[in-house]
Amino acid sequence: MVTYLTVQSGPEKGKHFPLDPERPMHIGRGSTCEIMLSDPISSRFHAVVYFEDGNWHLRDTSSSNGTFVNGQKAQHARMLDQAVLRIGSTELRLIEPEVDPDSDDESNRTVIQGVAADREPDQDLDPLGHLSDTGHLLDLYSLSLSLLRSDDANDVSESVLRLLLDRSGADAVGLSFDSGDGRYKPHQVVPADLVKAVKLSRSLIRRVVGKGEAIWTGDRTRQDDSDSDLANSEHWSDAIYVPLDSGENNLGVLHLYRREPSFNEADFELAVAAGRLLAVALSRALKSDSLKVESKRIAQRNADTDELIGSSATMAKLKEKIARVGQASGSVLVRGESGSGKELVARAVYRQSNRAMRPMLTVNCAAIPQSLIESQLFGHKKGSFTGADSDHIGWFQQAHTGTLFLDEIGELTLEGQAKLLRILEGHPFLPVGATEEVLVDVRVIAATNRDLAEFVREKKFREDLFYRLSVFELVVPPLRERGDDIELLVQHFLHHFRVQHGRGSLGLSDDTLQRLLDYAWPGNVRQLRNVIDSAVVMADDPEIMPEDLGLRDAGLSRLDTLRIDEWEKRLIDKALRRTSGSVHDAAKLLGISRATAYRKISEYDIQR
Ligand SMILES: Nc1ncnc2c1ncn2[C@@H]1O[C@H](COP(=O)(O)OP(=O)(O)OP(=O)(O)O)[C@@H](O)[C@H]1O
Repeated sequence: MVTYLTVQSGPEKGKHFPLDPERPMHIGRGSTCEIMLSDPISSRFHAVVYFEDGNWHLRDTSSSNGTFVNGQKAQHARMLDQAVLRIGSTELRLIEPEVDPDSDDESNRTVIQGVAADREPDQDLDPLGHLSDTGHLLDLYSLSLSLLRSDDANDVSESVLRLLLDRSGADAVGLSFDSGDGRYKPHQVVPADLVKAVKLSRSLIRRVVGKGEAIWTGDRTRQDDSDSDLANSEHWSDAIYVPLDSGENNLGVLHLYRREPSFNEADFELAVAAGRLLAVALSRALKSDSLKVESKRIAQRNADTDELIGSSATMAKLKEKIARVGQASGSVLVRGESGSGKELVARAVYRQSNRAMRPMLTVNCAAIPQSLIESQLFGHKKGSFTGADSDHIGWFQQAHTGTLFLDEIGELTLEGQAKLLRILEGHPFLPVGATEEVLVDVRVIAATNRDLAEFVREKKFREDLFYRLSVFELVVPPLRERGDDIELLVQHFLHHFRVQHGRGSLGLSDDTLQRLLDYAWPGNVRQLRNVIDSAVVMADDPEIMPEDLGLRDAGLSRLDTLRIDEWEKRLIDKALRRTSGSVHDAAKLLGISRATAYRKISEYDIQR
């Protein structure tokens, strides 16, 4: 049983992330994080959880929005059992395995027989290894056939439970799974009306799961208790527990109960053999289930996050350019303000390229300490610097034959830039501390929200690299310059978060929409997404009102935007005030005809 983080709220609600004390677990939006969140507040590399000196610790890795432990903002914190870690709207609770005292009534049970479940791979192929009663061979043969026919986990376990009920003399047979918190709960019991009578012994489960041992126990103290009401009884005369071991992990426990003494040896052997068959069949069924879920999740994720919404003229042009650049083979530079959608654009380029079937790795150069950037990107040999405890295969090698997305490329050190240039020119490079050069075939898509030309002037960025990278340059326009796209995005995120937060009937008032259209969105699409996300949570039915948006930033109004219509309106208004409402004089001042002035006054509904 391992320590894990369970997600209590946010987009990943219900997921469990097991923690490995041997390695740091990164949390964030980045696709390389062991604990990957889709919460928009989360940075790509937001925080790291690691085990040190017998305790779990959390360190914030310079996230933009901070990390909270038990409600307190924390750079570093020791996390005890049940500690709650919050990133944006995502809350994760640390669950340590329970070390409980033997709380059940095993004192009067005696172990009649125990068999170590054999974990050797070749033994797995022989699930009937210990079977002495050949009478059961035929039963197991027909069971194997029916298990082979089905990929459905429920069908598979039902067949095994029914066979055991028929052939072993058991009065009840059940199957239990770890319910996610280290406790085993009955999942299926036959006959179903005995489900309440099945009480799992925690100490036996611990022994069976921990040691991989099948156990047959008996409580001979109740031998004479023939009048007991079985459905209400918590005591069984005999019980058999069989671990379902897939070879990699425990899938569950099979348990058989008998009212009267007693099982015989053949029953026990049948249960062990059936358990082995069930483990193989279940692991196959679960793999096929998880593949289905994963492909659904990927399809869903792409639908949710990879679609570039926008039909404004600037976005239409950008999409056209993406299609052309995607087909080409050179490196690409994506420029744009923070949160404007550069990563989404990079993904669109990748999807349209002929490398779409290979991986795209994403590295945020700003999230890696400057001193480690080079070794992370290009790899290092064990011992090449303090802290290099093992060889590291760099990101470039990992992305070989695929695509590497280098976000915030402006943060790359000058040494790193020199190596990157060599790679882009098709030369091999030397990992840190290595003696042999490595040649890779990687398409680089870089992104920045900095003015790289200015960096070049300041000698912070190599000019030759700048020109090499910007052969194909894609500029993502800020949201405030995308006209009607704001409304499209509002509707898109509203739909998305209504579904996510289960608020299907929530509407948007006209005033709220106007406020959203008027706002200048300094944080671009990311800010808009976050605003709608929290408004959907905060609003009272039936409509989101302007105050639910939490846009208190008064300095950033539509008058700070670059929208021509806003400026026209403002200028006409000013001219009219200067000419005390005379349209004739105002038109002269503005250098437009009187007819145009009248048309615009009426169009913009300007008071004279
Ligand atoms: N055109 C769009 N359509 C739909 N969603 C978008 C669009 N543009 C951006 N987003 C969403 O806005 C958020 C920010 O986008 P993204 O991470 O691509 O921005 P960025 O420019 O790379 O940000 P940063 O500068 O911080 O790296 C993401 O949740 C993304 O899915």
